[in-house]
Amino acid sequence: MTTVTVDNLSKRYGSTVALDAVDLTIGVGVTGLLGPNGAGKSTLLRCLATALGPDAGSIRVHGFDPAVPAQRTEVRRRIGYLPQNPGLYPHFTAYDLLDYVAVLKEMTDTQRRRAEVRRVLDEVELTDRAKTKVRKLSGGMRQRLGLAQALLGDPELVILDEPTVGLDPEQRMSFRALISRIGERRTVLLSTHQTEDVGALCERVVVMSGGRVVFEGGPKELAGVAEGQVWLSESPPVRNTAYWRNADGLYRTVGPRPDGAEATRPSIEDGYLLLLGTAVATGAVR
Ligand SMILES: Nc1ncnc2c1ncn2[C@@H]1O[C@H](COP(=O)(O)OP(=O)(O)OP(=O)(O)O)[C@@H](O)[C@H]1O
Repeated sequence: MTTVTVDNLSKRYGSTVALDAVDLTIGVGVTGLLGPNGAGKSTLLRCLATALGPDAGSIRVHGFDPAVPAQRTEVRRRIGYLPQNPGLYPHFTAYDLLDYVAVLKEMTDTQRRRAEVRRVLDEVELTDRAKTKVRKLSGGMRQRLGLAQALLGDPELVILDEPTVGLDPEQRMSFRALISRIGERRTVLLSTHQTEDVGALCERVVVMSGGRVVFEGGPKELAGVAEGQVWLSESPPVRNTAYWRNADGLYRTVGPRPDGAEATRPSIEDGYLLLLGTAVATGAVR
């Protein structure tokens, strides 16, 4: 089922084109948004979260149009948003912070609000930290608290801007498990620089570059972009400029076949890097 439809969306900051006629449809499950710095990911997520108005084009969330003031509230009720730097108040306890956000989200019935705060604390496994001040939480716990505030009100669309940044491998794994659970019945749109996150979590992936969508498909399809272009050889390739020695002592390279090299299975990262290189080389994006 389609949850979000983006049509011809454009946004400039002065002379910088951040979004250049973006078309996109997103449905239930976890969709990863990949792209280099400045690709326009955060701008797209901010527009979807109704925190920023586009210059042109349209957005529909469950059929509601955020450009229409009366429908914007309907959109906001259906959205949970974790921005890149959520700025959680350091002197609040985890519980008080969530209670405060719940008030901002118009949960006026005290009993129901308290129950909802307890529910999201439980969902992100922070119940035992309810009375801990934000400044005393670890980075991973803070990210989970950020996620908890996005889940208040059980939104159908959850927008997460680089949620795994700064997490150690263990924290990242537990965060992934959490996001995967959340995506079982909701639409989750997650921007990331980590191709591993996409491989581990996402049913669909969207790649942006220079304000445009340059790929939409499954993670396997993204890896497939590099099919027949990833090689292993026993000696350093002569023609290929970028290569590295892997754990087996073989030289891995992407691009033309080095002499004597054997083809190997491409990763999502190979596909992603080749796609970006091709998009820039062919002038499809800036
Ligand atoms: N408030 C702003 N004022 C001016 N320019 C901005 C503003 N926000 C973003 N930009 C510019 O718009 C372009 C897209 O930025 P955006 O933050 O959306 O990209 P991104 O893909 O999220 O990058 P990153 O991965 O670094 O967060 C960049 O060139 C950026 O410098």
